[in-house]
Amino acid sequence: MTLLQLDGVSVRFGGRAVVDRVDLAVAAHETVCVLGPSGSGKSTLLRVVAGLQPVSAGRVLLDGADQAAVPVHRRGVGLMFQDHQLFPHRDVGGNVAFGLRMRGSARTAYRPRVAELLDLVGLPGAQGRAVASLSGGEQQRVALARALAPSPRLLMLDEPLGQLDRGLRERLVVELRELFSRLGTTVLAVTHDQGEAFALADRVIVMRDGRIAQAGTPLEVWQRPADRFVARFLGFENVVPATVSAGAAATPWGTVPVPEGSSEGERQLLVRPAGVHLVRDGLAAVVESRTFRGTHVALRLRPEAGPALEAECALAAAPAAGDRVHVAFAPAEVVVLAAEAPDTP
Ligand SMILES: Nc1ncnc2c1ncn2[C@@H]1O[C@H](COP(=O)(O)OP(=O)(O)OP(=O)(O)O)[C@@H](O)[C@H]1O
Repeated sequence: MTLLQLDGVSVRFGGRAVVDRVDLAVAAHETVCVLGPSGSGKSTLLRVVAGLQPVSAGRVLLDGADQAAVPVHRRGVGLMFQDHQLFPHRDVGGNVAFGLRMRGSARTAYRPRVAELLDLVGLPGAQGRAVASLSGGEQQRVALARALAPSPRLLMLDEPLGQLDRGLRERLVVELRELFSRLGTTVLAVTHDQGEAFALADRVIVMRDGRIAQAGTPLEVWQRPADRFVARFLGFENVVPATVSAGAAATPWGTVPVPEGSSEGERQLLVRPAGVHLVRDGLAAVVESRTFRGTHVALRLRPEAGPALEAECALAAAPAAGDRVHVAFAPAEVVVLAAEAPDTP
């Protein structure tokens, strides 16, 4: 069942479409992450759904009902932003209870609910603690408990873990995913961090200049980026123009084998770093740099033809910076992308 539906939603500021004819459906119990570079319109999209930003065109429906005339506090959506979210003069319990008080619950009724929410986010018994005494991660949990307190039908998160260090973010994202699936919460989150989006989401929406560049499961988007923009945004560097025919692509690096059934013609080609193999005989290259990545070594190679190449190799087999190597391409790690759009940078 569709909980949230956007039909042709546009937001214009001074004639510029910051959100441009976006269609999106979020099913009940689904977690959707909107991903995109700074300025692509992610936060504006959330504000539209919350009712904080009027649309220039299009409709927002929740449970099938048009929200045009529904004010923010009647939409039944919870919002959690990355900063300035807790009231410093209230204790933890007071912060969590805020959402319930706003809904008009009686004081006696919300005490057990606050305790339950703090248990849920892993801070049992923290009601009386001062906000200032909490670590960044604990504050984030309290903010989450507060957003969940009124049992919103849709929970919206804007860069929920943006301020936290990487290790903590990685742990919290796993906890959030477990929590949302346990509670059956429907979530619309925005982030510019693909790792976070991929770890959290059932479905990822990649935005570019106010439009949806690609929508799909994390695996689909990762395995088959729609175009050069999405591939580059996901951090893939090895993308070149190519002419594809008969199972191979003519590229600036020479001939690259492509997977069976790939579309033919003028295309863009992505070679994942794992598909650049060091071999005895092949395209000659010099190792510009090597970076230890824990499970493997990432190499940056300067080939004798074509742009720089990123490669991955096992620790034991890794060449040193300055070494001369030869590479070949593995078709399983090659993706034929759509042709370049005329306005692609
Ligand atoms: N009230 C406003 N008036 C004019 N321009 C605005 C307004 N709000 C947002 N914008 C512009 O709209 C564009 C999209 O902003 P938005 O905050 O939605 O992007 P974002 O993808 O969330 O970016 P970030 O990741 O940096 O938060 C930006 O260029 C921003 O400057």
